[in-house]
Amino acid sequence: MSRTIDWDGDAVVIVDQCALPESYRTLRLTTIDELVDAIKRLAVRGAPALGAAGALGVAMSARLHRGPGGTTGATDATNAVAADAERLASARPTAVNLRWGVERALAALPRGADAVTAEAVAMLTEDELVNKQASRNAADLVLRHCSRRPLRLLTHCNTGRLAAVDWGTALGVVRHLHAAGHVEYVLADETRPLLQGSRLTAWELAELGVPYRLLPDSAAPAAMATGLVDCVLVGADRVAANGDVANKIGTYALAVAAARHHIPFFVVAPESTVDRELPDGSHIVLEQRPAEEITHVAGTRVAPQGAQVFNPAFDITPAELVTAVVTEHGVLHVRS
Ligand SMILES: CSC[C@H]1O[C@H](OP(=O)(O)O)[C@H](O)[C@@H]1O
Repeated sequence: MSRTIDWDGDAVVIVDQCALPESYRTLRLTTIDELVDAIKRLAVRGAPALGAAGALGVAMSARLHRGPGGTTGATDATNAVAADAERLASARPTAVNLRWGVERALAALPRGADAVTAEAVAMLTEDELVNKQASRNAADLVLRHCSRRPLRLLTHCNTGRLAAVDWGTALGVVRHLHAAGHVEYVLADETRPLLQGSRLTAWELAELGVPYRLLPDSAAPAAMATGLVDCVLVGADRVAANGDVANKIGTYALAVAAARHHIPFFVVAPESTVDRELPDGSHIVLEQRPAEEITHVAGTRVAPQGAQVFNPAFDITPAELVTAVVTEHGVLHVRS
């Protein structure tokens, strides 16, 4: 299966990202409950992949609730699909793509279940093309900003094909640059607590044959201070109208360190991640994750009973720390 998330005609099929890197397996999701659960436990994750999951979920609901001839016009069917759509859209609050994908599929509901399915499936191909272009635009910008060859790149979390339908965003930039022979190595933040970097990005880079080194998130500023980094590449879950960026927790610290060491800091995302209704990042809802993600490691308790935690899944990087936000349309925002 080349796609991270797909439609098999009746169900949503995903690569189970909770099983990687030990096991590459797919899950076939046939109900909204199964899909919502997969989103919440990050079996499917990453802003673009969540957009596809939201759209395919609405298609699955429309088919489950359709009337004779595939119609979905009956009030009870429409209400049932709308209720499923809201469950999907609210499963994770920060990535704007999830609600964007749900609403885009829902808009086709008056034309029937097959129209909803066609819209959702079309989004899968569109996602790969859009992210290939966004990452191409960003790769060109990196080559113009960074004179050293080959490049030493630092990434955070997972922004490759596992975070999208295929290809990826920030890690998609690495793919373009590596294919052109411009990558010496990638420093990949492990990205605690869910380790998307060490579990998923390392797996993707190994699959691509890209030289990489894993590092603790807290070591990234030291890597910059000792001259090991030419450029930082990250994804996004929501970009506000002024260029403020919501992304995986730890991104803000990377941006501060990159600014301190005059290292270019690029955010790569599809236009579907830009929320122009939000004037700035202060309005972005940041998902808070369960305490167990901090108090336990690999299922073993490492903190005292009753330990209190602060476990936001995302943080906000102010626009003034971002060299550029790059989408498929080009440079959305450049640091003033
Ligand atoms: C290509 S967008 C990936 C984006 O999503 C990740 O969050 P999560 O793993 O919780 O879905 C992270 O913020 C990445 O930058």
